[in-house]
Amino acid sequence: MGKVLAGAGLRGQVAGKTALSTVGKSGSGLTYRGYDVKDLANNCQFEEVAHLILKGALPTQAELDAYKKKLHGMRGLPQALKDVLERIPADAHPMDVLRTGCSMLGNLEMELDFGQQQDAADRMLACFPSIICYWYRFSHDGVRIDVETDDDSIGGHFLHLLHGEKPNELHEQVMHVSLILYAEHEFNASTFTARVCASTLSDIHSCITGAIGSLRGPLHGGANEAAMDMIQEFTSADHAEEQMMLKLAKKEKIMGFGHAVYSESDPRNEIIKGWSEKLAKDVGDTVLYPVSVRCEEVMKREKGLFCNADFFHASAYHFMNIPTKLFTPIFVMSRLTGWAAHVMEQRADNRIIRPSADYIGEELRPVTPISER
Ligand SMILES: CC(=O)SCCNC(=O)CCNC(=O)[C@H](O)C(C)(C)COP(=O)(O)OP(=O)(O)OC[C@H]1O[C@@H](n2cnc3c(N)ncnc32)[C@H](O)[C@@H]1OP(=O)(O)O
Ligand SMILES: O=C([O-])CC(=O)C(=O)O
Repeated sequence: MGKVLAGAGLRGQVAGKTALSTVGKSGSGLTYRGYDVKDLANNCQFEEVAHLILKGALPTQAELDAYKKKLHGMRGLPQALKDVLERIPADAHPMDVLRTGCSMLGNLEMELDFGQQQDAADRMLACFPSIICYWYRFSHDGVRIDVETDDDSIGGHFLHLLHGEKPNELHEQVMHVSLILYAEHEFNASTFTARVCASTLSDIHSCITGAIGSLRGPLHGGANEAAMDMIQEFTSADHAEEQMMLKLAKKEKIMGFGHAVYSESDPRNEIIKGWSEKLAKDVGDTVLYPVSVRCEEVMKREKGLFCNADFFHASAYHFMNIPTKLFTPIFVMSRLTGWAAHVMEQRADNRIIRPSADYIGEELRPVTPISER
């Protein structure tokens, strides 16, 4: 399944070791600590997978109950953080809000030594949905929400805060699957950012803040929002085909397709596509899902390119009434587990990451006095 990896962008170069995941190697193509992502998505709740990634093993029922209880108790936000969130305008990008929220949390609840890393990671896992929804509801609806819900899951907590009511079972289930699919992916750009930062022995909030910035771009996590913006313009499957052909003729990059490592398919796509179809039936959609399927067919036929994890996430989130600009922040709520585990792994066997560059600039030359330039 692996493709020939070479060229710019450090493609194919081994930049370190990890015991956290394999991409394009075994199972369906993606494994977390030896478990196939399909197996995890079919059989686990997200909190079980977070426990696997952060603590090293799938939890027993008692461990899961205790872990959830711990996370429930960490959902609240300090007043100073709420004050900062209230000052961020409604037209800010939610990824910037999360980046600022994470950074502010690091000021208020500093990681003073690496012995606090597990608690710091759990704290972020528990309160990132609170941060994004507190800002969103305050800036868009003018309400100061109570972020300490009794929802069982992180995904349920997020949907509850966003919509002001508990989600139905189907939506909570889709959130579990989505958060599992996005949780970890080896040395992708945002994770590598976190590891580079960790390699300087920086604090965990700095590592995660940097990673959020890297995930934001449309070539990485931002692709789910860009995909939604595109499919929303198409009024039918035929219209989608016509427009896609025009985009391809103009050599436009189509967000939500292709991958830096996978060559034939992204194993996460089949899973989220199935849930998107289920949600489409649930809401009676006759446009967005068929449009998405046609885009997939056209890209395969014309370019041999396949949907990555982001493409069908767009329609799935949309069917759950999640605003497009909150799509990538959901990715953060999940990938935080992978990032934090990579920070811990880097710290456990560290050497500062400092590659070299081929110099392509001027030859050595003297400084001309300023009066003669
Ligand atoms: C969760 C995630 O982060 S998954 C990735 C999300 N990102 C996207 O969906 C953005 C769209 N996709 C892309 O830009 C790319 O496929 C990336 C960034 C994911 C991978 O980049 P690369 O490893 O450089 O891609 P790859 O080497 O396979 O590209 C081969 C060719 O296919 C083209 N190609 C790749 N993806 C696309 C696309 N989505 N649309 C159109 N053409 C594409 C490239 O331009 C390249 O053509 P070229 O040789 O003429 O320049
Ligand atoms: O691995 C990558 O390059 C991007 C990706 O799919 C992810 O981070 O989930």
